[in-house]
Amino acid sequence: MFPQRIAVVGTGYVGLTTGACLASLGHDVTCADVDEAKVERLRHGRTDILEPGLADLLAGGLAAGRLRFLVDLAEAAGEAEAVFLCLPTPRGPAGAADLGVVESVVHELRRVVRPGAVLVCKSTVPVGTAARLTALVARDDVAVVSNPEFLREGTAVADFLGPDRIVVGADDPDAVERVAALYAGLGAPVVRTDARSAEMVKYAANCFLAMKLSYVNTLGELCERLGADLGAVTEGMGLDRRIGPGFLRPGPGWGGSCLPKDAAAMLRMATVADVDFGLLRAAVEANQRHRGRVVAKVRAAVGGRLAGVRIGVLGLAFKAGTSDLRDSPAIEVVRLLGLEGAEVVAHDPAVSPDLPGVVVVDDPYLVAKQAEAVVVLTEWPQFRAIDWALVAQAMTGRTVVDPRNHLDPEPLARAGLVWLGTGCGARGRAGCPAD
Ligand SMILES: NC(=O)c1ccc[n+]([C@@H]2O[C@H](COP(=O)([O-])OP(=O)(O)OC[C@H]3O[C@@H](n4cnc5c(N)ncnc54)[C@H](O)[C@@H]3O)[C@@H](O)[C@H]2O)c1
Ligand SMILES: O=c1ccn([C@@H]2O[C@H](COP(=O)(O)OP(=O)(O)O[C@H]3O[C@H](CO)[C@@H](O)[C@H](O)[C@H]3O)[C@@H](O)[C@H]2O)c(=O)[nH]1
Repeated sequence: MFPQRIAVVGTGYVGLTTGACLASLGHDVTCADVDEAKVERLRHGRTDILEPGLADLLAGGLAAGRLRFLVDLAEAAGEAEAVFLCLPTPRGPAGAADLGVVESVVHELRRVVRPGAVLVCKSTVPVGTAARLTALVARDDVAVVSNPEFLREGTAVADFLGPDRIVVGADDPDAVERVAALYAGLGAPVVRTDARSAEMVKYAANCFLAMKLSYVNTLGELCERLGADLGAVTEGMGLDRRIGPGFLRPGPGWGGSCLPKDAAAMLRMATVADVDFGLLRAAVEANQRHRGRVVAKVRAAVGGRLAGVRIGVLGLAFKAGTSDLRDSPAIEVVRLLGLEGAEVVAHDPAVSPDLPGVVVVDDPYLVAKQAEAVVVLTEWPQFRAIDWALVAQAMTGRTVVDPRNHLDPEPLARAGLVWLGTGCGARGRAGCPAD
């Protein structure tokens, strides 16, 4: 049973982490990807993905001969006892997850996988997908198992090797046990269930987290109007074990490659099932409003008009610890600022994208130069170490908008700057758009 020959299809955040971590557990892993240049880099131990520990696992797996990279799907999967599908499932028409890549790969795999193989779906897919894939494979000797992945970007390796839980779902109990056994040694609780329930766990968890964040960001709005301090409020809430302290930090809305698309897919599933998921829809709408609220604060800070006004932006990634820009709230805020005619100068420590109409610089102090306001959109630790006196000298305005409440307001105040967080409450309401 252990170790096993494993194939992993797709070497993005999930696939590469899965492949490298399963190899580190002792399995014999072959990864396949259509991106030839990526496969070539991975063969040489190089990855563009910023994930602590991943490069070391990659090097270790390659050196031990337990990790290989190929373009040829048939060659990679032909001998494998388990084939992990780690393929993109982007937002498709009407918000539904687009299963095109998953289905085309499974269509190809049906001809090449060995008898007794199990196809393990790690991609986030709508409820009922395992059943669809089983029909597509149309082989009695091949099982399809749902095994959703819960890793976060920036902590992918630690999350994979130390998960809160492993969820394995299939209608064939033997296939469930075979997949659960691959993770033996991690010591995580395993939820064994049917495929539909496993598929639903993934959406249920992500959408719950999204709703928690929209709740917090809306509380921030309310605290600003009522003069309460959101930091104290979330501390007081988080100590209640039924609520927990995680996912209570405010921000410019939630983003990333998963939460927004998974919320859209869940809403689509609900619509098709004729269930009114107004709660989730409201969370999505609030999220768009919260991105706009950041722009409103910046607009208010510069006197009500953004046209021709220079705004410095610190942070573009959707959160700290990653260079991923997919569905980044920072990118959306920058876009909205640009729509109103602001001249945006931006910096991110991990990524320097080409953004239309935006000057991207490689030095955080350059964003302050002649800026009427600075806005901090990603919670990079290095932004807390900025010399705010230097920033104040370079800026023409005084306000630093900090929707994540990431900065320590004291050094800013000493430099003569006005710090504007979320739910500022007792720390001062000056500058909030409502005032
Ligand atoms: N990124 C995350 O944090 C995360 C976490 C949990 C679950 N998920 C889910 O996992 C899935 C993959 O997400 P990701 O972020 O790793 O995606 P990604 O875009 O980083 O990687 C996908 C990989 O698949 C490859 N690929 C595309 N078509 C292919 C094909 N026909 N054959 C072989 N390879 C192909 C791409 O070249 C790419 O390397 C999605 O369903 C996502 O929702 C993502
Ligand atoms: O207290 C918090 C926590 C997060 N965020 C924001 O929420 C978004 C998502 O953050 P996070 O969940 O850490 O990022 P992901 O790496 O996208 O991970 C989520 O999406 C993955 C893909 O499905 C899942 O596997 C993970 O369990 C789930 O946390 C980002 O914009 C964060 O800035 C906040 O604003 N406040």
